[in-house]
Amino acid sequence: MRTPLVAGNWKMHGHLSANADLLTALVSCADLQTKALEVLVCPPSIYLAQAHSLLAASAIQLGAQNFHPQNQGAFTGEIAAPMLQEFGVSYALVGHSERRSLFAEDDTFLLAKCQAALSARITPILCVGESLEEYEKGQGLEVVRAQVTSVVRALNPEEVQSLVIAYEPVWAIGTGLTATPEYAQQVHAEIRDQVAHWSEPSIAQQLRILYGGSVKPENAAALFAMPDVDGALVGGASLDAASFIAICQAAAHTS
Ligand SMILES: O=C[C@H](O)COP(=O)(O)O
Repeated sequence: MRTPLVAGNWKMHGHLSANADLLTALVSCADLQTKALEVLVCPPSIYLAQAHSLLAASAIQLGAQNFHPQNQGAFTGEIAAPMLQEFGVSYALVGHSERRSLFAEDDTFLLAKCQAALSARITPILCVGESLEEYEKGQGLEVVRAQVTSVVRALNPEEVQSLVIAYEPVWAIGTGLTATPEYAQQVHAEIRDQVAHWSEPSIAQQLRILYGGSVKPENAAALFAMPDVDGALVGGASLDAASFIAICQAAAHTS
């Protein structure tokens, strides 16, 4: 019912020749050009034009890691959602824990980013997740619930329908630690309940909820087997073509 989505977040990695090698490998893999799966790469902004050109004949989609909520203005160094749209960007990350913690992006700012993306016909991937300290105190569900609520309750049903949510426990990002499939399922089910509560149950049923945090070929299939895990937001493993392809294949086979 929900088409799985696997998104590769390259973070601040890449250079022209390595990007070309990676994208060429992805484009030439037939398993990534299937209707059973959506595949997305999110390179650093300066490489979006390169990726747009290399992905032109492919079903692989292009995502942005960041943008500013205003459409234009005196915001030196920033990029606006309509600019991303001109380069074929169809998804954008919003609220990644690195943006929340390193760049102090709060819930109000993240809601404005979601609204700006939606206005530019770009699907926001709203990232939520608890810190290690919050996890250890048993506050994971409460934190995630609040992060989801702050955005979803302010959007109308059509907007929520165009949203993707990614659950990324901060303690699992880049650490090699992964949430167990059962814990991920518990949080994803809670996210879906929250969306149903603040929006509409039918919209919540259609919403794709991705898991992120040390997803690798070895753990992907078990995560994707969970009923509310609809794909992955992959960091480190998305920089290696063979690993990213294996994760995509696992998503296609377990959907
Ligand atoms: O956006 C991706 C996440 O931060 C996960 O990164 P990771 O797969 O390197 O843990």
